[in-house]
Amino acid sequence: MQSVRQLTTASGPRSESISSTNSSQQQFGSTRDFMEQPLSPIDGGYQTTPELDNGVVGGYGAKGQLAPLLSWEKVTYSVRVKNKEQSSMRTLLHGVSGEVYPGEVIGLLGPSGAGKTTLLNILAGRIEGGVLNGRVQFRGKKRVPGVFKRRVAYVEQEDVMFPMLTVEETIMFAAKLRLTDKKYSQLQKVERVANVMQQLRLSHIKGSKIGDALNRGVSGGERKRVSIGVGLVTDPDMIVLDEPTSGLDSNSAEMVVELVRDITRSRGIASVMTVHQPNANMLNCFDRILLLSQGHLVYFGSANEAIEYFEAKGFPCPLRQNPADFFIDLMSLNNRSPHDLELSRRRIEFLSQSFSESKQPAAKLSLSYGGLYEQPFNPNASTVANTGGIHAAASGSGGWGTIADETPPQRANWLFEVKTLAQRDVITTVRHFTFLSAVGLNSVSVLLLLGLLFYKLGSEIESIQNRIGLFFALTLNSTYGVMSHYLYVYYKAKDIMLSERGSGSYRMSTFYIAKVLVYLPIAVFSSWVYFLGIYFMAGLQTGAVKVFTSLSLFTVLIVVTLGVTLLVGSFVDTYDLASVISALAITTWVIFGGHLANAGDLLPAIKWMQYISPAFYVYEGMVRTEFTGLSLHCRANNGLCMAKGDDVIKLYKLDQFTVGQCALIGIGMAIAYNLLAYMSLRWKAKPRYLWI
Ligand SMILES: Nc1ncnc2c1ncn2[C@@H]1O[C@H](COP(=O)(O)OP(=O)(O)OP(=O)(O)O)[C@@H](O)[C@H]1O
Repeated sequence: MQSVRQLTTASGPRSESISSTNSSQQQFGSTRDFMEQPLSPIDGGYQTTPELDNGVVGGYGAKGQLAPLLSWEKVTYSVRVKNKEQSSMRTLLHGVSGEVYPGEVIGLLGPSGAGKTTLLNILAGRIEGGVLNGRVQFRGKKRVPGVFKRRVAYVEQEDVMFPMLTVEETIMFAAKLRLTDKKYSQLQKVERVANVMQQLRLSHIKGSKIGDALNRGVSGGERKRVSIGVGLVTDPDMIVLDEPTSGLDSNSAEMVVELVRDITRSRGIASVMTVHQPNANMLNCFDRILLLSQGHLVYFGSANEAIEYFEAKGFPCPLRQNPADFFIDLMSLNNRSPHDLELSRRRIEFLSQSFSESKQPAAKLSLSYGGLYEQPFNPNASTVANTGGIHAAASGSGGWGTIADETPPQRANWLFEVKTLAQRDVITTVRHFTFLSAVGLNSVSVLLLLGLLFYKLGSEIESIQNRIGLFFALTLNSTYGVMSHYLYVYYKAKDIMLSERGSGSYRMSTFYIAKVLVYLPIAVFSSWVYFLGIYFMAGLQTGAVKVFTSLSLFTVLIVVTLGVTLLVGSFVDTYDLASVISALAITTWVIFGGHLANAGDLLPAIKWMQYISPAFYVYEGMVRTEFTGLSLHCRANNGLCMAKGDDVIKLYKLDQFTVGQCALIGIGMAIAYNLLAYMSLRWKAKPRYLWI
């Protein structure tokens, strides 16, 4: 039996055996000394405890016995790849096994393309497509997706957050959305957020905005810590991080890894992270490393043992080389020449073969975490127990392995979710200066442009053309305006929603309703500003009923357009494609809207297009409202004379539906498009993760 403590001690049986080996091992000894810094102030907690049985995976029997939080056995993952003519299956992971214990930090290391992210995603329950085989168990049982995804915090490589929210607001909204009101009072949530910020050393910048490329915000390292805070605030059992150090300078990168290690230990949770090229200090933060090469497991155990292990296989770590670089070099294919490539291929094959044949260090891990950690994070132990928290399980029975309640954690109340999401949308929208100024500028410029162009139309015969032109311009402008403004902000919000949905933060229905509740008033009020302004500047019929009817029809058009915008935004994956499709949709509406071609003269084969164009109904309704009862002055020598507005309606064949029918059909379309948008959002954004 060999304990970790013994391995990291300069003296003792292992050291003696090392000192008695050859000179290259002496060099290795120097490198090892470099790595033998204490793991943490609480490192002394490691004890030489009875070794767990090799068959420990999934074993929760004995009191006080350490059991893995998550274990994975013979995980194999393949995807279909298409070459020029044929498609074939490519195996990205070849029977990888391992486990992670509470309080443990595991680093997934390997060269680029080794399969680290693939394995991480499988462990986090975030892998889509392909064929997945093997077994993954959470606390000794098959994972229940609804439970598991809320017990695991996944920190993506890209930090997807609202740039306009502050650090505190970002973590607070995560707490509000993911901690139910039934179990956590507002005060508890506030305390929890403060606690997380303190642990992640964010308290001093809690009022700073997250920021993005255009708006200066917190630094890269701080942003990463906020992402971790968003995950931690729900008190997960495990935190999974994909390249948390990428793009950070070495100080910030070290700080992130060290904080994850400290939090992992102080909370007794488990952490698994991929790190591209950790330096020696970061390597020291990992209790164990899992080395992958070409999808094969090459090593899984402590970093110190890895150096000895590879040396025993004939690959000593050169003096003063960063061990992590050495491991990655060992596992990389060397493409310099066909000969080198073949050699490196054979080396990797040999290493993976020998590891699978050896008694894997992973299987003889013998850590005891009893009394190792500081107090559990949540002072309310029973609360944690209810959420399946491992802390309470530990404090309750004296053993980490107690299986907690596996019922899915309760969701927040539906209305509370809508309110919270709408609140967040209001804050982000109000602070989105570019968006608001674009909306405002559009209203003012359309008002001035159309108001002056169609100023005081009068009742001469020429005013017919001007009135028709005005309604056309209004329809065109409002639809383009709504589409262009809201499509972009919707995509930005959707990106964040997709990331938050992976951890089951909130319902899709509440996300959609909140969006409509915030976008619609802005779209409607900003359109009313120019519609009413132009209406009176142009001198259209001023009776209260006329104004109200026209305004209502125009509002219906805004609602339909927003519905179509959200439909395109929900259905189409990329913004670029969506903007092309939405422009096409508006062009089609306009062409068949009854302005350009006489509504009655269309070919029967394409006339149906008119009936699916919301612009047609709104336009017909507005024209009918304006021209009904309108008296026009005919000049003496004018050949064409229509003294009554009703004749104009007939001439343009805009008498197919009554105003009421136009309004009702428009409302029906608004409801239909919004329902379709919601349904396609559900369908497209539904996670299709593979579970084993
Ligand atoms: N869905 C997929 N279809 C085809 N190939 C894939 C797919 N996903 C991953 N791969 C390939 O599988 C290999 C492993 O990818 P993965 O992203 O897991 O590697 P990695 O070790 O995380 O690399 P890096 O450090 O560069 O991010 C790569 O060669 C990648 O191109």
